Amino acid sequence: MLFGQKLEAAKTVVGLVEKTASLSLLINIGELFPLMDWLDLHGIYKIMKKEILPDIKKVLGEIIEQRNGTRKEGQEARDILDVLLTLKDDDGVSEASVMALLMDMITAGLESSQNVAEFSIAESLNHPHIIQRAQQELDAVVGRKRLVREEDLVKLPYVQGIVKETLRMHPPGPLGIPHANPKPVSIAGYTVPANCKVLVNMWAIGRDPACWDRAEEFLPERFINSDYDVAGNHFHFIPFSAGRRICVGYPLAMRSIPLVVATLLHSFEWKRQDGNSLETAKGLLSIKLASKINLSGHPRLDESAYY
Ligand code: HEM
Repeated sequence: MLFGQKLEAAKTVVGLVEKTASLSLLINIGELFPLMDWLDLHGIYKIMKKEILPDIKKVLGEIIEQRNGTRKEGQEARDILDVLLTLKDDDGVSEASVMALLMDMITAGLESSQNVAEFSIAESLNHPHIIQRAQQELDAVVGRKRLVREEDLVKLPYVQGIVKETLRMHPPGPLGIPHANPKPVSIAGYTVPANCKVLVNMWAIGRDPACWDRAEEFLPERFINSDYDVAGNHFHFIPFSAGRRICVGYPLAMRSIPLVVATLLHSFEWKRQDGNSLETAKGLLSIKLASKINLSGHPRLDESAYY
């Protein structure tokens, strides 16, 4: 479900996001030689403007229209789309701004969060003792008579550790977003001239043995009682970047992803249906599992908990 839409609309949006992401992977001569940018030699801007943007506007327009049809005056907001539409009605926020915000959330937040949840489950399946420890924690805190709730998350440090360890080893945006330095800077004896395009390799920092003990091992417990947060205060651990351009969605991601992972580990006993290695990753600008995971889930809670 995406903003209450059925699978088809969600699939269309995801397809458009994937198309946009694949365009951003193309080598663009205009980025290397800005004087030639306007020539759009690879036709990237043309595809964005003529093909992708109109489709995105159409799908988001339909989503907004459909929601407008079901919203009742004075009704409490059910999700962020309701909140945005209320701002549009009451505070004069334009429809273009609502669309832009939805688009930001979808392009920046959907695939990244999905990839981290998938890697968290894959790493847990590769290490059965991790599943066992997570389920012990979940049974102690939540029990087997109900599903996990958002307010349980503060009492689930080990599950939170699984997600943070995933972000350390598999940051979904391994190189972040390019930044530019307006002035020359000197870092570790190297001079970076003004106006360079600077990329921070978060993936390499996350696996650097100078920063982490047993850097190549997946150890969720390293984050229990540790000072490491994801707010950009520790430069060894910056999956959401740091400083004034830090990911605006990180508070949402750090609630939604642990909730998904906790729910999956708590609700089902998982069995792998194929021999695929679950650790391999592919991608450059965004990292994802190299192949889909084929699993079967067997309920482990009281039957009433699922309804
Ligand atoms: C695991 C999930 C996520 C990760 C690892 C992640 C990571 C990042 C990173 C590394 C940046 C670049 C920051 C920079 O320029 O230095 C970024 C930017 C951004 N993210 Fe996220 N993100 C995630 C989820 C989300 C979600 C759920 C949303 C929205 C609901 C979101 C919205 C944004 C936006 C709008 C920006 C651009 C911010 C700006 O340029 O000021 N992200 N994210």
